[in-house]
Formats: sequence, C-alpha cells, structure tokens
Amino acid sequence: MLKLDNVHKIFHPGGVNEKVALRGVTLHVRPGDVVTIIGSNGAGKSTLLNVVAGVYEVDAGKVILDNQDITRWPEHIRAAHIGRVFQDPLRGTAASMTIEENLALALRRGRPRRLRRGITQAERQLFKERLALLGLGLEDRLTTRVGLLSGGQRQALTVLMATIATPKILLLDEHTAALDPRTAATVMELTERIIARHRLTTLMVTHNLAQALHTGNRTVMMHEGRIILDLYGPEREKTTVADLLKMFEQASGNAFTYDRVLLSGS
Ligand SMILES: Nc1ncnc2c1ncn2[C@@H]1O[C@H](COP(=O)(O)OP(=O)(O)OP(=O)(O)O)[C@@H](O)[C@H]1O
Repeated sequence: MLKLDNVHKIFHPGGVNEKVALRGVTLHVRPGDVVTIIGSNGAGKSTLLNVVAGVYEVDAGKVILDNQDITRWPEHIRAAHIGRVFQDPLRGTAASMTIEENLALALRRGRPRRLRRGITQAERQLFKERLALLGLGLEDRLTTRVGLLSGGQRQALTVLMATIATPKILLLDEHTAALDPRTAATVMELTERIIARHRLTTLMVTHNLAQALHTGNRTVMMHEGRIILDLYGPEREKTTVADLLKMFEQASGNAFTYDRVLLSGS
C-alpha cells in the first residue's frame, strides 16, 4: 500500500543549520495496517508524515502509494488520496464555515469544482449519516458554524473530514494530544471506529506509549531520523510500556526522552 524506500530528508543542507531529519527510512505498510509511530523529540516522526503527504520533497529515496511512485507529486495532488489530522483542532476546519460546508470541501478535496455547485441532498444525507456515527449530536447541526464547536467536537469533525472521501492512507499526527483526557479518549475511540469501518491504512504518531501499543497492529519507533524498532504480531502483543522503554535504550543507546510522554497504562 505505502512504501518508503531509503528516504532521506535534510533541512538547510550545507548550511550552519543543516539538520538531517530522515536518514534512510524504509517502511513497507500493508493494506489495512494501522501503524503507530513513537520516538523521542526530534526523532523525525512529523517529517515522516510530511514526506508522505508531500509537504516536503525527499532528498533521496522513494515514496510509493498503491503501486504509484508519488515521490515527485506535489502536496495538492496527493491530497485527494491522503487524509490528515493534526494536533491542533483549529487546523483542520474552517471556523467561519458551517459543518456541512466543511464536510463538502473535504469530500471534494483534490477535485476541481469544490463548493461552486452547492451541496446536494445526497451529500447532505451522507453527512448526516456519518455525523450520527460520531454520537455527538452534530447530525442535527449541519448549518452550525464550526467556530462554535468545542475543541473535541471540532477534532471529531476533522477526523470525519479526513476520512469522508475514503483516503488511501490516513495520517494522524498526535491528533488527540491537545485535548483533555476524557475528550481525547472519545476522539480516539471514534477514530478507531472509523478506521475499522473503512479498513483505513493508517500512520499515527503518538507520544503515548501505552496508546501506541494498544492501537492498531504495528508499532514503529524512531530515533534521530531512523526506524530503530518495528513491532507487530505476537511480539508486539506481549510488549509492555516498560519493555518499550528498555528496547529504546538498547537500540539507541539513550534513555527515552519526551517532554510529554505518558507512561501510564502499560
Ligand atoms: N521545517 C523544518 N526546518 C528545519 N528543521 C526542521 C523542520 N522540520 C523539522 N526539522 C528538524 O528535523 C528534526 C525532526 O523533526 P520532527 O518534527 O520530524 O521530529 P518529531 O519526531 O516529530 O519531534 P517532536 O516529537 O518533538 O514533534 C528535528 O531536529 C527538527 O528540528
């Protein structure tokens, strides 16, 4: 489904601020894989998602999506195939537009006509059905401006928007980290439901090691631009948070440092 082959990304090459963010990352993701990505600060997790989304061009290596070499495709062309949710609930939605307008834009992402032809009854029906699945009552508020929603409601809507056109790959970049714990749990639960319902191939960056082990079917650990651990199957099932920390130390030679890391719930 998604193949990263020996991907390198260097910021400000040759300058005093040169930063090697990815040092030969190879990752083959199978259809339906839900991969959680963990790693200490500056490990390259967000850069990896940005390279998949086309925000940054790679300096070497290849990005293959669904057997197509998309390495040189610009971000706006990839957008039709990729859903993405960021940490900031304000980032994925347009506050001054209504819920249905936001959803319509998301549904038509990467298509030329955007909102010009108005929202059809069939689309409205689809939005209501999908919103009802969130269980937040938003299906009765299609014409509410998104700016009036709470952070959690807004992030739930963003997840729906990122998935409504059934992307080939879903990228979640710490998308519950800015929410209070209860809201984060709700958004995470409905994210998992949407992923399962549409069998979405997903890459999810998280700083929560317990969540990384309990979500999806595979966990990748990064350190200084490299993948240093790739866990799946029975080996992953028996891994605890304490094991992860130990594995990190063994593989990297460093203690795991992350300013917001959550160690509970192992
Ligand atoms: N646009 C950029 N320009 C210059 N350097 C960058 C840029 N984006 C990332 N970097 C650098 O690349 C390295 C990897 O950053 P990245 O954001 O991918 O790490 P991360 O694992 O997501 O970290 P964190 O968990 O702290 O968000 C870091 O050293 C970072 O400072």
